[in-house]
Amino acid sequence: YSSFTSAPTFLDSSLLCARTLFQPLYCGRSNRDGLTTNLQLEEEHCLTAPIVRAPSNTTWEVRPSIGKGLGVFATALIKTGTRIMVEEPLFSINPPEFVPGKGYEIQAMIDDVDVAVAGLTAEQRSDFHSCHEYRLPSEQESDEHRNMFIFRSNAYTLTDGTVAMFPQIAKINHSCRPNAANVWSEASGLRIIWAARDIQPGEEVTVTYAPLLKSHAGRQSRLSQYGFQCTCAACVDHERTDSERVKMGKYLSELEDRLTRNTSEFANKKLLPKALALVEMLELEHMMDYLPNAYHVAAEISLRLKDSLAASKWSTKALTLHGYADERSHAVLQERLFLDRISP
Ligand SMILES: C[S@@+](CC[C@H](N)C(=O)[O-])C[C@H]1O[C@@H](n2cnc3c(N)ncnc32)[C@H](O)[C@@H]1O
Repeated sequence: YSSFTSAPTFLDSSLLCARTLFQPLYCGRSNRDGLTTNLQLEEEHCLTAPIVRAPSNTTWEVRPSIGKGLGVFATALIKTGTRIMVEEPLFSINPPEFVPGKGYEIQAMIDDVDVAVAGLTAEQRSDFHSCHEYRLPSEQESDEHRNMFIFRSNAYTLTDGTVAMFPQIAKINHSCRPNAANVWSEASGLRIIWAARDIQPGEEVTVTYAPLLKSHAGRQSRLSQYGFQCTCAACVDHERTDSERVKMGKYLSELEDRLTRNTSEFANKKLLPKALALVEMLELEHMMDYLPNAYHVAAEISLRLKDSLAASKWSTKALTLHGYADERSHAVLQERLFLDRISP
């Protein structure tokens, strides 16, 4: 294991961490969480859903961000729900097995990344080399593994376990109170960044690199592998925000866990206020990486309580957020199937 195996993973869209109940199932793939799906609807949906496109007019630019290297800034008002960037992987690799407490056996990855970079066009290679390269203090002198250092500082783990580079999206800095959501759509083979709230002209666009429903200390330890400590408003105010974040995380995992089993009416009546409180807390923070799941949880509990009107309202909200990312995604399809179940 090389010295940087202890700096473990890759940029980690919190969406993937959040999505435990509502595992994405995508068109053309097998049903991985055992739910019954309507294959005919799935196929029809694939044929009719619009293809996700990159925004035609560019509403952002890359420029220096004080204390953070480069960053992405809005050049015009970007309204909530607008797709800001849509990018396909420049390349991806299959990482070796992750060994808990140690990390990845890095030598195999170094070779794979070097081979992948060598296979790029000159323009693509220059895009790759334009990305930030963080090195641990012990790695300062080594120039041999430059491609791997860049890869480690920018790549994302995808839902199939491969790790991929998105050089444009890699210019977006982190915030623990991000204004943009970050979604990988397996259905479209695209990573999509969309505005979680209105972003003003001149404002920096941010996503999260770490799960957000953790305490400040938990988030910082995750971020240290990228060589920085976050100083966003949520971090500065962490004594106040920590308890909320931890509470949201606890509620979400408890609710998702309960909904994997049958629940009595009595239990559902106790779960509903928690689900509504969770939705309210997430909405206040514009936490779009988690809100679709929370909406879906509220819909599921409402349905179990036979309140189909409320179930439909929450499910429609989840559908809207999933649709902002990608109309073709399996998340959209799943939510449509849920709505169909309520009102066939
Ligand atoms: C994926 S890159 C983001 C773009 C990068 N700033 C650049 O110049 O290309 C990740 C690196 O950006 C910097 N970074 C990202 N978010 C930051 C933040 N909130 N505060 C300070 N540095 C940050 C860190 O150096 C981190 O290793």
